[in-house]
Amino acid sequence: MLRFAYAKRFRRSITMNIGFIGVGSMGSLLIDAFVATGALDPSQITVSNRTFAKAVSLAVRHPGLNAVPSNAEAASGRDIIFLCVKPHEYKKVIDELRHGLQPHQLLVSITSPVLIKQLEDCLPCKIAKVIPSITNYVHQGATLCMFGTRVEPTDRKRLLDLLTYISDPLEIEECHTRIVSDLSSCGPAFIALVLQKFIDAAVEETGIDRAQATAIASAMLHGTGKLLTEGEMTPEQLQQRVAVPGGITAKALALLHKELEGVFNGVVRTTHAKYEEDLVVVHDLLYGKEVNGT
Ligand SMILES: NC(=O)C1=CN([C@@H]2O[C@H](COP(=O)(O)OP(=O)(O)OC[C@H]3O[C@@H](n4cnc5c(N)ncnc54)[C@H](OP(=O)(O)O)[C@@H]3O)[C@@H](O)[C@H]2O)C=CC1
Ligand SMILES: O=C(O)[C@@H]1CCC=N1
Repeated sequence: MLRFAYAKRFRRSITMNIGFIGVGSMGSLLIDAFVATGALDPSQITVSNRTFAKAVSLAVRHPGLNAVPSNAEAASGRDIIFLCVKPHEYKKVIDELRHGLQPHQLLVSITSPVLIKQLEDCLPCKIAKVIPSITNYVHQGATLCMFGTRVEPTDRKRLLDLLTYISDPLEIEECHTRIVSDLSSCGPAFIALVLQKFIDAAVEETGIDRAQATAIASAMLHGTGKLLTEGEMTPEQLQQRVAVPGGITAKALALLHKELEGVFNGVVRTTHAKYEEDLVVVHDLLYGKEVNGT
């Protein structure tokens, strides 16, 4: 189902002009990461945002970056345009862009419920879908990559080269977007919640200082992540190594096994149900709501 498309081996400057439409949490994070890694110079980046002040403050943070007031201007003449708005905001942006985009341009959508085929129906350019992760901010984790029918091998390579600076690009099939996004992109929030609950309990049960407990737990999570990746341990092996037979961890693991039974099945069902709702909303926005089954 999945294959790692690229290793971090192409370290050279990228000569392209990139537009970003929407510089909220993810749009700004991608820009910060591309600039911090040297993938892009700020002068290669043009941004627009509904609330223009947000685009301006990004230009202040990255001198040379160009903030423009219209989405059409952010897209005009760019080699790659990252569309970083929420699914229900796509229709408005697409309507602004559809007449200006050129066939050679590559539009990269970063949201799961807007399908590549829908974007190809609405826009004349090449389309890719890339689902980032907050972990890309520290140049870790995957970016999930899917390519539309008009994307040429050279476009694919250019985009993967760019993403390699901040992530491990992972090519997936669009039908697997939701579950892979759950693991890669929603996952950091899920694991952070589990950690928060652990810290809350430590503070409540023992009175340990919260800041100290948070620092210790966060360092533990960092090391655990390394063991599971660079240390090549599976989650099961890691538990076995920690849980001394007859010891303390084994007792608590037994409790966790019982209490967490089915919890993550519920998580996956919840994300998938919301995704199905979003698919309908996006479809109705882009094509109009069906009336009387027509
Ligand atoms: N957050 C995450 O970890 C991840 C998010 N994503 C996807 O990224 C997308 C964006 O998420 P996120 O960045 O978190 O959301 P945010 O709400 O933080 O950012 C969305 C941005 O889009 C701007 N915007 C809305 N409408 C328009 C418009 N018509 N023209 C220009 N700009 C517009 C908003 O402007 P304004 O300042 O006016 O609100 C806002 O800055 C979502 O679809 C999400 O699914 C994917 C992977 C991970
Ligand atoms: O919460 C969301 O909708 C997005 C999708 C992946 C991460 N955040």
